[in-house]
Amino acid sequence: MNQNDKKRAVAEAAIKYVEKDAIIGVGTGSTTNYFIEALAPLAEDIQGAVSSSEASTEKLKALGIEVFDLNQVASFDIYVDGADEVNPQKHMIKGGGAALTREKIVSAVAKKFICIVDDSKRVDVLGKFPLPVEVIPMARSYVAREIVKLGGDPVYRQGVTTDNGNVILDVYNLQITDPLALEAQLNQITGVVTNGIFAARAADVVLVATDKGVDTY
Ligand SMILES: O=C[C@H](O)[C@H](O)[C@H](O)COP(=O)(O)O
Repeated sequence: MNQNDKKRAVAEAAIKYVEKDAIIGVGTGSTTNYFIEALAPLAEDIQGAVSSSEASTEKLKALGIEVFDLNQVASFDIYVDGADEVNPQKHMIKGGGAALTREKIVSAVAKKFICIVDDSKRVDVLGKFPLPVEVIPMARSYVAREIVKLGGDPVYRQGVTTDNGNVILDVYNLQITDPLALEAQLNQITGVVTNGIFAARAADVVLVATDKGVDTY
């Protein structure tokens, strides 16, 4: 099975968590795009969605799925999203597509985070994938210097502006042995909007597509 087949398989496997009349939290990225496709036949059965990016919102609306403003939704059951890395504790690195902040906000409101990945994303220790950090533009150099003090090598993601009008620093060579602590520490740097470690809000269920099928843990 190639990687796209695996992404499609794991996205389709997540459909079993979609209940009638539910509001579905929808992430961002190529794996989530397959989930949005798989939602299409259920468009009439669900109440609608809350979305983590302009890109996903556009795709959902094109299928006739209503996208609610998160401020009008006090609670909803599931948030489905991909990840760039996921460890056995269900901590993740996210933000390869620059949607990390809205993903963190939408997933914070969800009762259950269902992470959908192919097996290339499974790791024992987070950090091989460069850690995305969303930063207020005027703080970019300051934040980069602070990250260097923590031992990371930040690289400005040229030409990318987030949906929130900010920039991304991709941080290489971080030893993420304590994801919860590093997530909090990075968020303490003035000018950081959020970082791509999802440990305080880890996944509840991880679906992993392998050559043999979809595993759940
Ligand atoms: O900002 C993007 C998101 O965090 C994505 O969920 C993540 O990058 C995984 O994307 P993909 O499914 O395309 O590998």
